[in-house]
Amino acid sequence: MGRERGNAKGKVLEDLIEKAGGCAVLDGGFATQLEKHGASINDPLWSALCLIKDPHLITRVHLEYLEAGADVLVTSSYQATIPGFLSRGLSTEEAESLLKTSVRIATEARDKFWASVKRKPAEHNYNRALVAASIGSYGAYLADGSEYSGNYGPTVTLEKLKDFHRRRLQVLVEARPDLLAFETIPNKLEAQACVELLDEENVEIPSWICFSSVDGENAPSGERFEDCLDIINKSSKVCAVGINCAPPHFVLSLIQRFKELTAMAIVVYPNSGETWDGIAKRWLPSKCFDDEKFELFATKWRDAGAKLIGGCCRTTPSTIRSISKILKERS
Ligand SMILES: C[S+](C)CC[C@H](N)C(=O)O
Ligand SMILES: N[C@@H](CCS)C(=O)O
Ligand SMILES: [Zn+2]
Repeated sequence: MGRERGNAKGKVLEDLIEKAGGCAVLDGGFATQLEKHGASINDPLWSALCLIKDPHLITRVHLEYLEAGADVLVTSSYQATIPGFLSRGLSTEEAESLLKTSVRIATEARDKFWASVKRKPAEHNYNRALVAASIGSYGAYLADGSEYSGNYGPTVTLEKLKDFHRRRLQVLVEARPDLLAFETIPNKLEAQACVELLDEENVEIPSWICFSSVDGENAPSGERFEDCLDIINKSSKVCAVGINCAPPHFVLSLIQRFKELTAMAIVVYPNSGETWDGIAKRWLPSKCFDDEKFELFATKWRDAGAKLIGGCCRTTPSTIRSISKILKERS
């Protein structure tokens, strides 16, 4: 996986990628699948509302993605934040407990699924999945669409972003996930905050940092990926870098660019191609790619050098089944 990482535990990810035949499969849209099962998440907490209201549904979605062939589960903590829970009247203790619950639910689903696979190993071609604790961007918490604009305004400083992320990161680390997944990072300042925080907190769990993109060339803020990746390349704590929740037709050229910019593993999990209206809080019908198209894309992304491939919003277990089938040639 490129140059030796300072973090020896980056090895869990390297091992998984190797076991998966050179390219591991991530899960797909988590909130999307909750909604498919009838969850109502039109709320400032978005999918994290389910941690309060319906944790069993979270288990169900994780199991569906494992069954579809995901080698990595991303937890339900994308929009789970301590201030977000406090503003619902929960105590700090309850908020922190819910964050830990998100890791526990995913880990228990993984363990349950893996135990069932091990009972009939000949019938399956699964790997023991890893659990990646989702850390959504500050923009996700704001719930104003700014994870797709990167525009946090002039009052948001590096220190403020580190303060926002610090306690949640500490709590999630205490819950001992296999990986940390920073998702939909929309600007350079937040990438820097994540990198500095991992160092300051001496985090030993390997991380990936993923950016969104709305023009297919730059971070949503308009800042160049060259500059964003310069910061990430200096980190010994980050094992993989890439793109999530951007349209799939941007991904191939971004993998090619990232290959030139970093020796880290490249991770891509785009959305279906639809666009999020952050004000109306709905997905706008636009260019949307189906599972067959994802199957085609996935081989191209793998051939271009991506090491972790999955789906984000509006993709489903059937998308992941298609990706897994083509990447692992499962029958
Ligand atoms: C990845 S977006 C669709 C998540 C939801 C957004 N942060 C909101 O709360 O509106
Ligand atoms: N892990 C989150 C990312 C949203 S962009 C989800 O799949 O819902
Ligand atoms: Zn998404």
